[in-house]
Amino acid sequence: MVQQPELQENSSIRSTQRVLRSLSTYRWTSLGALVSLLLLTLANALTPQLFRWGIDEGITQKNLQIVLHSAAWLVLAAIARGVFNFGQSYLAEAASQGVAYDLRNKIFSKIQNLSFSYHDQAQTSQLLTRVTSDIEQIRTFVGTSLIQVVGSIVTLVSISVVLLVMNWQLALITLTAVPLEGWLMARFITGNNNLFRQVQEQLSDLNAVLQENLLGIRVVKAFVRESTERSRYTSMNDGLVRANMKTINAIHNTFPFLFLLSNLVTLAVFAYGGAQVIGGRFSIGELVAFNSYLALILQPILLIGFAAPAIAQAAASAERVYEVVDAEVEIRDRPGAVPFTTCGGRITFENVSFRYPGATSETLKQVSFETKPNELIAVLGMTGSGKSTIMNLIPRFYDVTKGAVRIDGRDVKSFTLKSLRSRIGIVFQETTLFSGTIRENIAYAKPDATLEEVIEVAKTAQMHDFITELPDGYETIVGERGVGLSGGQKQRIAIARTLLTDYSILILDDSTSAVDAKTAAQIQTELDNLMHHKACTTFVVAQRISTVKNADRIFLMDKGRLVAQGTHEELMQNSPLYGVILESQVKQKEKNDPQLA
Ligand SMILES: Nc1ncnc2c1ncn2[C@@H]1O[C@H](COP(=O)(O)OP(=O)(O)OP(=O)(O)O)[C@@H](O)[C@H]1O
Repeated sequence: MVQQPELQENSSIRSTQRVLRSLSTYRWTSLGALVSLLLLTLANALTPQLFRWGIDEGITQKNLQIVLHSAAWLVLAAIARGVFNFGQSYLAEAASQGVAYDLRNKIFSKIQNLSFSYHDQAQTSQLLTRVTSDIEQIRTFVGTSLIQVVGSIVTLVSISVVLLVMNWQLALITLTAVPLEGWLMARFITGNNNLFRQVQEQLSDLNAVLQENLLGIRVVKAFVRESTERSRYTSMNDGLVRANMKTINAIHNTFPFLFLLSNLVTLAVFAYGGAQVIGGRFSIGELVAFNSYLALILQPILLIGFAAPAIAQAAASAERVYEVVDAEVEIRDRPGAVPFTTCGGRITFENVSFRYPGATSETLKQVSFETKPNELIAVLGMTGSGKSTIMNLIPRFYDVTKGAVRIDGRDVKSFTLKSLRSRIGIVFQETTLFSGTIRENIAYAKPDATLEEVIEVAKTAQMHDFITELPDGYETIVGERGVGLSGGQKQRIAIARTLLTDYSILILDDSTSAVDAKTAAQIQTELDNLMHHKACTTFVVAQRISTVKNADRIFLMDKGRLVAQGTHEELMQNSPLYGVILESQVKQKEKNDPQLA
């Protein structure tokens, strides 16, 4: 949704204020940076006065002792400036690192808590940019730009006072440049605010293309789309360069005027001040000191100018980061939620209808059923008929739109999410493994599992023999997303991983689709034994009728409705749709293996 510019600006300001408030966690470090900054300004302000003293009382009066004294004090002032400068930047950096660290942890833990529906709609690359480059922008703002702006304001005020005390006429000449410079800078900032936001968005879009490409690189190669992908990336890259060039142009349209103004002021001070020195109303030492102050007083406006784009970018970044931090977690514990401890095996769907967030039609329509203890339920149906969606509602990956899902009579919404999900073992349709060893992947949900426990579940998943034949056995490293393993091997590791959990309800969502029929049948036999003494209810979503024949009951789904249920034999007699599916699968089998016919 596109925000109104004023609303966007307000929200950027509010987000920046939140960043500033988050500094309170590092109040002592921030205070240390501020004190160092004030001491640095003081040392800066004293230095020209030491020059004045050395010139007027030393050089002009030919007093070597004062020259040497002033030189010694100048050395001390230089050391002090070095120390306070270091202190100020070190402490500001430390505070900024702290703020970035907290934000990174906050956004990461929020991403862990956000519901499936959020992740369905959010682009992974957008989230990645927020965690990396947006937080880095905020860190630069806190560590550099903020201290630059505060330092500039302190310097501007204190040096103005010193100049007015030294020579009010020259001071007025100098200070007329300050509002002019301020106006130029303000025009620059307000005129280019959107531009800085654009740069950040372009970078995000570029990352999105890169991320998508990395995930789908095999498909790109298989379809020989490298050059199309290259042009897509190049055109986004061009967009980023164009946006960046626009900011550089904006800088070049403003900054030469600022430098010209500074030079004009220096010339005016030289001319008018020189005349005053000749007239005996101003000493040479004072003119030199005044000239040194000019650099100090004109610099802050430039520094604010340089900090401004970074501040505008950081404001846009802060807004984007807080957007995720504040995102609503749709599925969470209800007040008074109780832990899910024992399972009697009665899972009830009561007139359940479900529509995916943002979808126009219902995926499930009035689905009702109840399981009995220790039942093995197979869910069958055409692709897209809503089988996985039914499974997603039991662990509350999504909440029903209408009706209720109950376990032993209690609405699943009345259980704490953590307890509910940790007692439901689920093997997803799509297998995701993590980079690490096979053992670590199997023990993902139970890292302290013994090797014997890992071997036991690997045997059930018909994976043990394969693993032991690998040179490193269970310690074999699998790449990102399980690279190095076949689809069926990955699925079997995923089954083993789930079997190691403390499940009461087991859901296998088409989890043997990539495994050959013989091995799938072996897994099924092993699971049948296991299910009856560990799981209170088991759901097996499957495409092949051969895998579901032994189920206690088969649920047949069609276009979001539960159209029939019963045993294999019952469905063969009563359900025309079941007959059609069975017939098509038998025909397929005969085609593939004519000898079986
Ligand atoms: N996250 C989602 N957001 C929006 N719509 C979705 C989402 N997931 C699934 N759908 C839609 O819901 C319908 C049912 O999907 P579901 O995955 O439950 O079907 P399925 O029976 O398990 O299919 P398959 O056998 O192909 O896995 C489909 O039309 C699908 O497009």
